[in-house]
Amino acid sequence: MTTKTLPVAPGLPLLGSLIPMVRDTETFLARQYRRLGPCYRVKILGQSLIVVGGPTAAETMTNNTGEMDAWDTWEGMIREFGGRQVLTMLEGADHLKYRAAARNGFAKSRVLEQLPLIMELTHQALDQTRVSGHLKVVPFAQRLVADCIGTLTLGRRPGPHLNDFITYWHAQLAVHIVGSARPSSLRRPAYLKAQQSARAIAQDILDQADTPEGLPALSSTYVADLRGLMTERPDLLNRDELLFMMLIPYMAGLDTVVSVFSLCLYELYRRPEILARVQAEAHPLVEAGLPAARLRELKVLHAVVLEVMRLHPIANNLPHTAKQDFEIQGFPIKKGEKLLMALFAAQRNPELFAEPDRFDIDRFLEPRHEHKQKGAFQPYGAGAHTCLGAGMAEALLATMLATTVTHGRFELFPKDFKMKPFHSANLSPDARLTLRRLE
Ligand code: HEM
Repeated sequence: MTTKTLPVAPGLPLLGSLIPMVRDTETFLARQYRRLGPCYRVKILGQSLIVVGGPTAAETMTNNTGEMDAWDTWEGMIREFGGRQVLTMLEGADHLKYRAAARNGFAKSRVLEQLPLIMELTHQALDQTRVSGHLKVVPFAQRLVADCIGTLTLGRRPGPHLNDFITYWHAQLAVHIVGSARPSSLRRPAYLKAQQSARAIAQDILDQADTPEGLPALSSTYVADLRGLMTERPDLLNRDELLFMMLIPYMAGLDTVVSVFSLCLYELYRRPEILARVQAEAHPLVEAGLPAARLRELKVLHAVVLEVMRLHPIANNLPHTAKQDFEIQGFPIKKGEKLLMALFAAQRNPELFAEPDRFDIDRFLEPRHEHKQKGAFQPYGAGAHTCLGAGMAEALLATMLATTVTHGRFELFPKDFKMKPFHSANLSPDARLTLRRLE
């Protein structure tokens, strides 16, 4: 074992790096990545964390054969639900088996087969806003995305329980993932009511999964495949865990897609020249009914989505725990150490992305393709746990955004509105974001 010592990020006595981490985790960690290299230690209130950044994080996650896992991140959540384990906690053969059972439900093809339905859901949602009326983007996106994911993966929409589910999930995130709330907050009556509602959504999906209302073509392969896994491997998936898995599509897909969608609309409606490029590209395709085979022609729109994810990392700051002694780049990592895989850290590195603080969609287009440099851009994670819903997310975003920007005219309200900066620890983007419908 090497004796190389990890560099330590600057901080104050006792507090350590608490203040800059709370204020803006991504900017602080990206700065330390440039100063200290891809692997360094951060101290916070007497606790210590090893941050691994950029391509080194991607490589470590890709080569992980059980040296680290995310068991501790998820354990509290699944135990509270009455289960033992869930897909995201496992490694090795058990993880692959579980992942194979979940995969079909998240396939991109589920969106591609249902593009007219996604367009219709988007139209209906937009038409609830009259001319001169105001569209609150975040709640609009939450309902739309939940309806899409519910329909495509689970065969059911969340209906009136959606807000309770969001309360449940955000409380779980704040306690178990972000660490911004105390476990005692999970005993409050409002939380307990939301938790009951979340369970009710899950139970409802299981009870109704075989006969989804009016959607015979969309019976849930996800539910059927997981039921199959439960029968074959009860040691891997029991009844309570199956119930929890009914919430996973919303847990994994809702905030992520809602954040990217909302931030895309914000960036587009304050950049008329980019909006015009996106509309010119989208109009003929939307008029042709957005044929699935032509979705990939939305290249400018796709570049907007990628640039939003580069500048506003959503979920690629991933906590792990070392399960044994091992090394990263020659630095010794001890069993039990807390690790933060900061994949996003390369996304503002000027050696990889020219003028990294500038919103510049052309960096994702021919001939620049800056994101294709190894390990530079990993918005969907790396290694065995890479996002199962990436294809579904991108197809959904393309369809919902193309439909929105070609459906009537909107402007930011007020015109000079500035959104609060979005960090991965904010559980949602700025809820004040509003569009006004012009026609
Ligand atoms: C822009 C949208 C999205 C982003 C940025 C995103 C990002 C990520 C990331 C970074 C991971 C890796 C987590 C880790 O290594 O621990 C992940 C995992 C996952 N994502 Fe996504 N995701 C998005 C949308 C979705 C959607 C729409 C779904 C499904 C409806 C989904 C389902 C999953 C699942 C099931 C996993 C766990 C995979 C495993 O543990 O094997 N994601 N996602």
